[in-house]
Amino acid sequence: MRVVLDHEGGERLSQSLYQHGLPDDIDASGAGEGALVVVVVAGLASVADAAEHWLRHLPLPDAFIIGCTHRTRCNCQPEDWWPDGICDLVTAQDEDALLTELAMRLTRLSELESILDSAWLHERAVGSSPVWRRTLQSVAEVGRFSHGACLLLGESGCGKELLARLVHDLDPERRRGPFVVVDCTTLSPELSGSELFGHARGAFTHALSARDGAVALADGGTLFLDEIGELELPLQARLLRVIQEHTYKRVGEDNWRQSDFRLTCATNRNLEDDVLSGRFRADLFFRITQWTIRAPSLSERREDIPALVRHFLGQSGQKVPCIMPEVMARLKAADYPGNVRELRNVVLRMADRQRGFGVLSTGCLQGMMPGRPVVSAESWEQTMASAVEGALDAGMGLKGIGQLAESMAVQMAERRMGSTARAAELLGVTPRALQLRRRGRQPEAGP
Ligand SMILES: Nc1ncnc2c1ncn2[C@@H]1O[C@H](COP(=O)(O)OP(=O)(O)OP(=O)(O)O)[C@@H](O)[C@H]1O
Repeated sequence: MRVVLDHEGGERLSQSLYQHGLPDDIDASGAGEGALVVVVVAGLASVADAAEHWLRHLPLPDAFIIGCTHRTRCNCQPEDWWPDGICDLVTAQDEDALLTELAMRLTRLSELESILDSAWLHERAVGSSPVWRRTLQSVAEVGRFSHGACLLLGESGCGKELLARLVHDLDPERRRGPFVVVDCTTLSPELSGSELFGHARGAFTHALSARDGAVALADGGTLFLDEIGELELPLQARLLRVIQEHTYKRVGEDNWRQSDFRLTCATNRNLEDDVLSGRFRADLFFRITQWTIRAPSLSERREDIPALVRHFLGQSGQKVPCIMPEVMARLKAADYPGNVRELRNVVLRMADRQRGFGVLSTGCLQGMMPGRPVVSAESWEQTMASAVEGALDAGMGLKGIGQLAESMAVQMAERRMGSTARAAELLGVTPRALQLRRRGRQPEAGP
């Protein structure tokens, strides 16, 4: 990390930061490598000038911290032109408190950077595209520095469970504890209480002995509720208490038990919409979303495909073969509705087909490419033309055809992007317009 201290007495400031807790291995002389962190400490009105100097006229740093004491606070309000990246404003009553907090923030930034650059992380969560790096940064922040519940959003197969596991492994207090996965789609309405909370002996016909449920098993570790959006309403109500109080009762027992777990959930549904439609409890939604992280789909990070392909070839149990550029180009251009999981399956199938070969050649591609074919504008126009012909044959009018096409576009965009806001962006409308369309109403005319 390269730390630049913008202050009249830069040398003196760096000495003071070390005295206020900055670890010796963080170089505050401006000479380090990696992410650029600019710390501006200025007095009175010059804070705004110094910030403007850095943010308007020089390449944007990765992190920008403005430090000021009580006396200067009024001069450094964040303004519209501040960058979206990490941009901290540290205000303190006096010099001592200011230096302590600055040292703390720099320590945290340095810790985050070393997590993001670690081989440990890169071997598990392959990819270095900006969007994937931003996702990993959020995961590192949540895992290392927070204990709150985290909801992971994203399409199927894009790595939500992998990220949940990272949150667990990065948590210094939980990582040695269990990581208990509950797939909410498989919870049967009759047995789900027992699967989650356990049961007492004799609680029901086949309960020959007492048994712990997932909540008890996660004690000291993480409870990961996968596909939480599929949970039935009665079970959502039962989860509320255990999430809030960390107490629960086994089925067939009357005493309260305790379990100390970290909660992480995942879904590919749009839970905000489900709350609006009454399918998902609002109080549960707010309890599981202290943090929300969206895992990008593979189509948003195609530049990571070559590294993922090599990673999966490495998992195929053979020496990683050379890959013909044509093969890699086809893999990069293809569409993967099943995201990284689908890419993994394709690569492992191709590796099987040419097992033992030193080069993965185009011969391995036949019949292997996934999902929807990549179509040219001409051919999708033809496909649409024949669909419209069919609709006309079926007696549909212009309005019906338009509505059907629109609702299909909305559904597909939401499935692909994982949230209404991002789907709206893809379709070039506002999120509100999209919500109104989904409810079958036209958006009001606006400016
Ligand atoms: N960045 C990545 N690096 C290496 N492997 C990955 C990466 N992302 C996903 N995978 C692999 O892809 C597969 C699918 O990932 P995962 O199960 O985490 O997806 P998911 O979003 O939880 O899927 P679902 O919504 O269907 O539960 C797993 O085998 C996982 O290890």
